[in-house]
Amino acid sequence: MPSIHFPEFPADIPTHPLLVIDYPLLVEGNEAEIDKLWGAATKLGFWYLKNHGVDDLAEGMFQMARETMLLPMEEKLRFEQGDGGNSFGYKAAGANAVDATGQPDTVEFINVAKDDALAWPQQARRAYPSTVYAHMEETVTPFVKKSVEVNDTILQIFNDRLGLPPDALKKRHLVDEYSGSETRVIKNPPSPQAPLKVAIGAHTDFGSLSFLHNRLGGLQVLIPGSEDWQYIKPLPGHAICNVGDALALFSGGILRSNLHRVVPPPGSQAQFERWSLVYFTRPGNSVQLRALVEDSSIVADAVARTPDRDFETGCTSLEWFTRRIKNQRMKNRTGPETWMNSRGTEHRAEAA
Ligand SMILES: O=C(O)CCC(=O)C(=O)O
Ligand SMILES: [Fe+2]
Repeated sequence: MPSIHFPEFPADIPTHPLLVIDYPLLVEGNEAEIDKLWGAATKLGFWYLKNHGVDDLAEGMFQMARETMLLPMEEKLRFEQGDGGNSFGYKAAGANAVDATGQPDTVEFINVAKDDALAWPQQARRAYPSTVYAHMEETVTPFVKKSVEVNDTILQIFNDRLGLPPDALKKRHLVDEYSGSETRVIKNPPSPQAPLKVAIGAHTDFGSLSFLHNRLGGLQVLIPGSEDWQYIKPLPGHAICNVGDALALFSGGILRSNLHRVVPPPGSQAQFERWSLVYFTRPGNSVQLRALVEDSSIVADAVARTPDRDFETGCTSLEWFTRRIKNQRMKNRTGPETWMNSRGTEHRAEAA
């Protein structure tokens, strides 16, 4: 949050380094920077992005969310996302499970659909609290537009590196097609005491690309090939970007949708509210989630090399997204199988 000073990420806590990608160099088509991005996206699926130009809008989004979270609970619940697998709207703390045993999450969200931010002053998908509308024109719509631009630039780079026809990923992410794309602001209350409560359980992201703005620690990634969770340290002016399930599927596993989770911030940061902001780019609702083997020999070869993995989901982006959201909801929980039904491309029963 802009006006609050919190302690630095503790120096003695191990963190996982990420490659730093310079956004203007990507826009220029700088080959060395594109190589670096490709390495990050295929090995871990996470990287830092600097000079992306949305920091001021990100602060405005935190302000919008602070006003939203201060509304009376009764008012916020009028805009609750519900139990049917919709994500847009408000999510109360404890509404989702964080693991197979059904421990509740500790975070509140406000999720605004890309379709509503771009349709403003019309309503496209649903209604939101007055605090969202109060900031729509100045902040939410410009933030969504800028985030779409950044993620579309990265998608086009992946399209070319995957040897896909020029419009293959573009036509699967048309700005005019309704999709699950949304922006989310997350609030986690201070959590100074043990036991450590997982704020957001281990998951892969549902869509294609996530563009995340963190101030306090708490985000952890599961290091590939190990059982080790490591913190990603927030760096001022640097967004954290990651690949989601849809790109992992389209690319036949070349792009990595890595497991991650949110735990309370480390050390004395735990005494502060943790706020984070994400823009999620997801494919259009009608898009089939499967490896694009007919479109690229690079993807076809990758699929042939990994016969143990299944890239044919048999479902659309909307179906994938709905299944995952719905089965995270505590109200829909019947047992550990509900959690398993909420899993994405990297399902691992033991990861929590
Ligand atoms: O708050 C964070 O650092 C990450 C949030 C996240 O992973 C998500 O909302 O999918
Ligand atoms: Fe995530």
